[in-house]
Amino acid sequence: MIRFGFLAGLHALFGFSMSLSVVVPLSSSMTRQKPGRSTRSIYLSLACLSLTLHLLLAFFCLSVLQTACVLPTSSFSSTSSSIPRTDTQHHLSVFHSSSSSAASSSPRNEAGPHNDVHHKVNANMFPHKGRNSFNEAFEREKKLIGARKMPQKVKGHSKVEALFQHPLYNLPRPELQEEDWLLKVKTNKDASNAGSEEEEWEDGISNDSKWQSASQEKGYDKVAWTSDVETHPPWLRFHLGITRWELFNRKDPNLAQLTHYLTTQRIISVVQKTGGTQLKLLVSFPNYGQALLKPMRQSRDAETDANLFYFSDFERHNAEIAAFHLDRLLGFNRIPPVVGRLINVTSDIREITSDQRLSRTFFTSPVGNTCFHGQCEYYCSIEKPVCGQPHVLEVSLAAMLPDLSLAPRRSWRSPWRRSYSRTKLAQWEKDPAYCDTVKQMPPYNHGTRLVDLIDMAILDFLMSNMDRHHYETFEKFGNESFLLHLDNGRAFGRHSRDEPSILAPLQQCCSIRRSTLLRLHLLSLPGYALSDVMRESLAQDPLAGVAPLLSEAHLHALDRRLATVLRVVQACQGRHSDVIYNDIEGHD
Ligand SMILES: Nc1ncnc2c1ncn2[C@@H]1O[C@H](COP(=O)(O)OP(=O)(O)OP(=O)(O)O)[C@@H](O)[C@H]1O
Ligand SMILES: [Mn+2]
Repeated sequence: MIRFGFLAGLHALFGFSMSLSVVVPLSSSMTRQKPGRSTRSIYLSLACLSLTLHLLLAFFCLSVLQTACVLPTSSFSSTSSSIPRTDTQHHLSVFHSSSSSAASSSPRNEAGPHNDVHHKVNANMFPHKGRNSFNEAFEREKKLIGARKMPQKVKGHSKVEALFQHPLYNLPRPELQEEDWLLKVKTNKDASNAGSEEEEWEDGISNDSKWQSASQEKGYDKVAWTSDVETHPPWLRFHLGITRWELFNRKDPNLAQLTHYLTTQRIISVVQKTGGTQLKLLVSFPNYGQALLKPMRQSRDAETDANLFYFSDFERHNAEIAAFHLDRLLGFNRIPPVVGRLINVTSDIREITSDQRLSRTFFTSPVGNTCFHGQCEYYCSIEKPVCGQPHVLEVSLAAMLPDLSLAPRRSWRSPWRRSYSRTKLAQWEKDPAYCDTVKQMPPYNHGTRLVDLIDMAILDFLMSNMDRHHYETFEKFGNESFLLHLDNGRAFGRHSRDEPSILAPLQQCCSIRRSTLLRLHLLSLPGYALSDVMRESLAQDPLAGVAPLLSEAHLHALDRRLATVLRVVQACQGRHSDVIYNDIEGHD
């Protein structure tokens, strides 16, 4: 009996249905063996047996059910690293509310409210772990946003993608003629001529060891480029893609390669860049690419001191980065690509620079950080050092434009240039009819130059850049070309204040490109909100993993300023009939 019950109990352990199938044949065979008087006692024992079995079954079921409840919890707590991860997903679904539907399809998000309580509690217990894994997940999310092959749902919710798919960002351009490209790749014939000249030149000098190139010793790659674009490094493809109308084609896959290149290439040489007033460095990469480096000099969120004049404010590395993104989102493509990067001031600058003016200024600060200040007009002194932590420094790297010897540029003084004096006012500040004078002057009396300047003023107003004293154009294209929006380091200094005087060209001339106005209208709609597309676009920068490139206050200021621009245009339209410069005639 005990043995039977024990066996049945064992069977019960293997499952309810199995135990039943065993019990039934056993009980029937017993009935056949002991008929007559003993039947009652057999029935009684069978009833006891059945009761025991049911008790065993009930015990088993209870233990199974309890295990089912306990197991997930125990596995949850045994892998504590998974706790903050769930928290991360929670953060992400808030941050990227648009991607929540995609995220919820992942099994991790299927943990119900019970787990929700768990991860909230545990996230507070592991704040650092949670933050790290938030960054990891944020990185993953960034890749999703940046990658071409995005899951359909995420793709569908990307406001930047939606913006760039809009017809206003895909307007047909006049077909490019040969003279509309800034640079020309030599034809095979040119190349072979030049090649034989080079060979002769090299033959002539190869016997003299003093003429050996030093560049390879310094880490430059041996050049093996041909006229085939495939062999060109990203910086060269960028140069070869510059046209009369824009610095780059937004859809060119080389853009992503160029930013990756700027972020990852080894720095093999650094010198101080001359020109301008503040410290900036010219860095070189192994395959002859170069970038303009601006270091982080103050915390990203530090607002410009209200007592500083626009011309004595620090330059900001994040302003250079954000300006590139803003210009691209406005559909201009007039700023060379800029990326953020973390460098090592010791190994990437101090140990490799051959520039004495720079290397002489290195020192170790009292707290052990490696610092330098370089030599320039503003903020190049020991009182205002650039410091690593202890070696790591955030910088912006702008792709360099083609060398001036290949593509000379013309610098134009802005008619709305500020006086750069503490006491004097500029002419445009005193004369309300100033634009009438400008409109008479070449090159503003012809073509698109005036509306191009107004585009630039709108960009500057949005990012509060008061430092646009000059602008440049490529000499090759004469007056029919876009304006380069270089030097944006003094933008994004203040979010709490707008500077209406930056809009003076628009306010005084009451003229605007139709394509620009329509894009501004688009960016004022919730589905494409300027702050949202900027936030999303800036999240693709490598430094976004350290901290957002622009604070929410700056992003909010963009929307506020955009509304101001639209109000100014509206006011103009109330007074004038010729406000819109229709540059998209025939594309309606
Ligand atoms: N990406 C670039 N490629 C090539 N040249 C550049 C690039 N960016 C800027 N420059 C050149 O370097 C010069 C100095 O750069 P920038 O204007 O940024 O310096 P700055 O110190 O801020 O100048 P400023 O004090 O006049 O405002 C510019 O006038 C421009 O001609
Ligand atoms: Mn500047």
